Amino acid sequence: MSITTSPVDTAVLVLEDGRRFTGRAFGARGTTVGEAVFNTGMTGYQETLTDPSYHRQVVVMTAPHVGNTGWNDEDDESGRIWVSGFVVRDPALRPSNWRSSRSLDDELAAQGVVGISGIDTRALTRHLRERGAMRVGIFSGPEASNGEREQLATVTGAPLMTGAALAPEVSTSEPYVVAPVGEKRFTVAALDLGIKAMTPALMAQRGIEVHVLPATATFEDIQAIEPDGVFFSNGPGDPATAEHEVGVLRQVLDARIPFFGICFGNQLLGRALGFGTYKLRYGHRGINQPVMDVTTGKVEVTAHNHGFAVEAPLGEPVPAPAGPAYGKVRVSHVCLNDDVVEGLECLDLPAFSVQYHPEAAAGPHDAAYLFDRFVSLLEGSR
Ligand SMILES: NC(=O)CC[C@H](N)C(=O)O
Repeated sequence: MSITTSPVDTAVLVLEDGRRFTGRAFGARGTTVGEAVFNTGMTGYQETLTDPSYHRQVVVMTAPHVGNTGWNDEDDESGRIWVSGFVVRDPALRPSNWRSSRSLDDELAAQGVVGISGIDTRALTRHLRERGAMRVGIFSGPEASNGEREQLATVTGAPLMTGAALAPEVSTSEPYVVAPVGEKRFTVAALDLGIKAMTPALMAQRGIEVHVLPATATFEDIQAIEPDGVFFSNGPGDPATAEHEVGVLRQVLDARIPFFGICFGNQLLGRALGFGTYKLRYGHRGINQPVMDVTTGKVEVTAHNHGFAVEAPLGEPVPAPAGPAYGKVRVSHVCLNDDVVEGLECLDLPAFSVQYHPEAAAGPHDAAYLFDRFVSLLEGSR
């Protein structure tokens, strides 16, 4: 990505199928490429932008007004913005919020993130919904006037999300510990595949000392912590590539250590149990997705950010395809929009996971009970 400070204000968005949108430069000027995905959240753009699971994705916001509450020093989910580009219709001209310390536009520019504003995000979203997620480029500054053929070649030269192993690119390089709030009750080893700050924070609130480990950690590294439980986080990329992590998770399951996984962590539990994963046509991204908890029959409104999903049968529990050592498994949560698998529960092992985000900081918080379910699992295995 090259950045300049040219005053030229036109920007163009080019999809890999050749469709083009012309708008205004937003954030940094230059060229960026990624996978075009849309997010239907009306709030929470700061948490979205700093969620490492969006690494290599250009996020299109369907809500027309973005940036109204500016940027603050408290809501980041990680140390930086991860999206490779940001697409909005009508950015706030002047942010207004008591916690805001700068504008979204300024923060994108400061972090070198190329965006585009002033385009018909509804038309773009409908296009992505019909044709599926695809590669996209944003060109602004002097590069906005590069030849159309050259721009399209830049987009089609970008790597695909299918087959991308991205967790090691976003993971912490060194382990660190998040201290429990109040009395320590449990120790958990959390594999950072792109972890969001809110996840260890919610565990710490429940008396858990969270040892966050790099994605490259081995089962021996986990054992060295003598954890009461193991957690695998959310993260970017294609779960089909995560051989190392799936191998480690099988060792965790074989040792019958309680396990909880979120999003990428759910896909890896699926794989460890022998199920496949597949790419959704355009994914689920937003904070208003209805999910049914099959165990209780309750419907919760939840935050999602996933482009892949686990391929497992809904309904009655089935033997884990990975073999009898893993016992029976059932799909514990289902998305009511499209019947996509949103959670897995092992009936013979202390392990469960969800495809969505009980830690969602921008809300909703309907699914926060899942952290208590993890605590019950930790208590039960004592
Ligand atoms: N938020 C996540 O963990 C996303 C998982 C995976 N990268 C997907 O897109 O499905």
